[in-house]
Amino acid sequence: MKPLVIGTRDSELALWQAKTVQLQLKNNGVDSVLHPVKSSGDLNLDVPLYEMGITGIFTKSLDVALIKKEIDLAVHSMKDVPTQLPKTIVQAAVLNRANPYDILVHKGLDFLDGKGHIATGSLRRKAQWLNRYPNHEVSNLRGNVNTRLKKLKNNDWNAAIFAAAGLGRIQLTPKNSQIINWMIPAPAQGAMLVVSNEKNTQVLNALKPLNDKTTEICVSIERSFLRTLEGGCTAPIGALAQVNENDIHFEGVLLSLDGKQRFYIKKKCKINNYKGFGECCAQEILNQGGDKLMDKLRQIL
Ligand SMILES: NCc1[nH]cc(CCC(=O)O)c1CC(=O)O
Repeated sequence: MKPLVIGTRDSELALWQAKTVQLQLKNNGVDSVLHPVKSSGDLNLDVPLYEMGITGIFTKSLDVALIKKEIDLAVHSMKDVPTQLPKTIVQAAVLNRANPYDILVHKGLDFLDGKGHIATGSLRRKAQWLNRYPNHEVSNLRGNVNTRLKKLKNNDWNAAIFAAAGLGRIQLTPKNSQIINWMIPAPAQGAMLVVSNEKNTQVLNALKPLNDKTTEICVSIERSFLRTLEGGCTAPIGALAQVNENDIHFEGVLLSLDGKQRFYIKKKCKINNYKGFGECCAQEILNQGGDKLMDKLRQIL
């Protein structure tokens, strides 16, 4: 078999993730090379992007490269992947999940009890923070992990929020940080997804051993919860499923942008019954009044 071509974005975190997949393939006797692509750029395809169902801003370029057969597989942070994959692209493996939680990088924690000013670009993190600390201010913070750490240093914010897995993977977790154990993470946060072409059975077979069944089940519940609620918009939604012996413990949340409204669910089911569980949890959120909030969010976002 010719070395497989692994498509990846070119940030430090994305490259680390792609190299992890490369190493796991290597351990199974499969050779590969990395093919980093810039996130935006020239996306010319014979068919319009929307006709292929290509939507995600982080995943677009790699979707196109896969469809053009420039790469054999692509590695993504699973939380960046839209719940609906493009036509002909399939989930090939979900890797064993790292820490799923968010982490607060701070300059001392005294601000928690008083006036505070934190930074995040995520609607989900902002809404949950404001729900808990209504008197705090939240500023927008964008860019890759390295950029955001630098911006935190150069501003007078008290803290910023990151994915623990993202910082941990590239060994950038600062000493002055703590896991935010009350904040419900993004669906699939901390998990890596490998996708490929549905017809490429050779590649799909090579990737099968990389799949972690427990992670696959947990993130599928979280993404079903998200898909049932969202209807194509990026609302402040958190979801986390965790396995404990034969049970799956699920927590999900939907908030208004200002954090004032919060719909929450905590529920468990047997692993064997996980099909439909995420949808069922989402339905309960909608029934609590989350449906009206989702209508409102769809008009704003
Ligand atoms: N939104 C960007 C992004 N996509 C995946 C990660 C981290 C790794 C992960 O969550 O799996 C990050 C950085 C962050 O949220 O701080």
